[in-house]
Amino acid sequence: MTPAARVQAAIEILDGVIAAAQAGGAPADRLIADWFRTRRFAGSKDRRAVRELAYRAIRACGEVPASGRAAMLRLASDDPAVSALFDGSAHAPAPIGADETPAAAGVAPGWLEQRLEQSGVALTDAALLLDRAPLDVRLNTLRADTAEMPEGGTRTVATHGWRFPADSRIEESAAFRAGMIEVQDTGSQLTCEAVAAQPGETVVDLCAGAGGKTLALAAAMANRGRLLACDIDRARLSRLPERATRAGASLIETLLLDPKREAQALAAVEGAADAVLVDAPCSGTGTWRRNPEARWRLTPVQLDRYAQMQSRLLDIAARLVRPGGRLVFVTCSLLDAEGAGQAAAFLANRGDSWRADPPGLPAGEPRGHGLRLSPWHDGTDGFFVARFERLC
Ligand SMILES: C[S@@+](CC[C@H](N)C(=O)[O-])C[C@H]1O[C@@H](n2cnc3c(N)ncnc32)[C@H](O)[C@@H]1O
Repeated sequence: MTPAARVQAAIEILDGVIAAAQAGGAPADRLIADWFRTRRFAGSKDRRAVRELAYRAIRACGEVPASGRAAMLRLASDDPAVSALFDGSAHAPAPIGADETPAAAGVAPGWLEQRLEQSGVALTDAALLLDRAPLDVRLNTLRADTAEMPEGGTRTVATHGWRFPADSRIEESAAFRAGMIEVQDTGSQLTCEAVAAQPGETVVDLCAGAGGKTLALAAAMANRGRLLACDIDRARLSRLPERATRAGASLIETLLLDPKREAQALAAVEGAADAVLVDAPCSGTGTWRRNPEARWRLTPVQLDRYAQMQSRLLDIAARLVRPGGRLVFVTCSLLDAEGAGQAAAFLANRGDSWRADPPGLPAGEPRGHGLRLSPWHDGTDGFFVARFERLC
């Protein structure tokens, strides 16, 4: 493909990304893979270049663009080399018309920028949410105390964390193949450390998904005790046993929950858990480095729904914790509605029976009763984490 044809290909892909973002369709990565599946003429260099152009355009636009071309025009107005490729040659985008308007620049749609600012996030900082994330891994102590780390890594502040450049091919390394390392963002590793899970304890991971955090908890527990991984999503949870086997995590029990009937399924651990992790569903504003088009998907109504879900999950989790035990609430969000606001409401609703128990992590900034991790302060994805102790 010529460089100009690559720009046109990225424009077509962006049309699909915009439509999917508005209709709750597939993520950008899938749409890009699908586009190339039916265009066998494109080589690996073409794929890389088109993907890079599409993502650069997504990152450049704050509001949802009117079209893929408008999104690419935004990139072109910031980058003369891209602008020059609107040359009208075969398979290239048509020359830029004098009356054409590029999509608006910015960090996110206006309403969301406002919510970020109201949550104490300066937009100059929030712009770092649109950088590319490095590749972080966690040394899996269930498989090895040390591993032959691939070249180019440096230690992070997480106890078993290493960081590699974004394009590192970690999956091809011997350490990865042997299950000695797990890909996991440093922020995510730190939220697991906030649980302070100990060997022999009973720990519930209420929103385990495919088990990214469950595996870190299993390692902290050295495979001793009880670790219950729950979720309502059968497909996600069903990926956990295979991952656990690879990681040598033998203590994990999975429990598929019926939405709205979670408490019944968890009755056996009511008041018995030493620790419960609630890694709640959220807007994902802290993970835009990985899914920049997610900021075009979110609506105020969805944000309210997430907040309601989080509050409900906190209620369910609180019943499981034994007196003296701990509850850790995590979201990958930078919005107070899904962080400090939830933590404040949790404590306000419970009188003197719970207290905030700051997790004392080696990173993060205090935010209300919890901590905020962010790309600008910690070089991690954005997270809110709060720990509560049940007093009676
Ligand atoms: C942020 S994700 C969890 C990610 C996972 N902990 C990890 O580290 O990979 C939130 C999860 O909460 C689950 N979830 C949503 N509602 C739930 C409910 N009522 N009970 C339990 N899990 C729920 C979702 O299916 C989703 O997998």
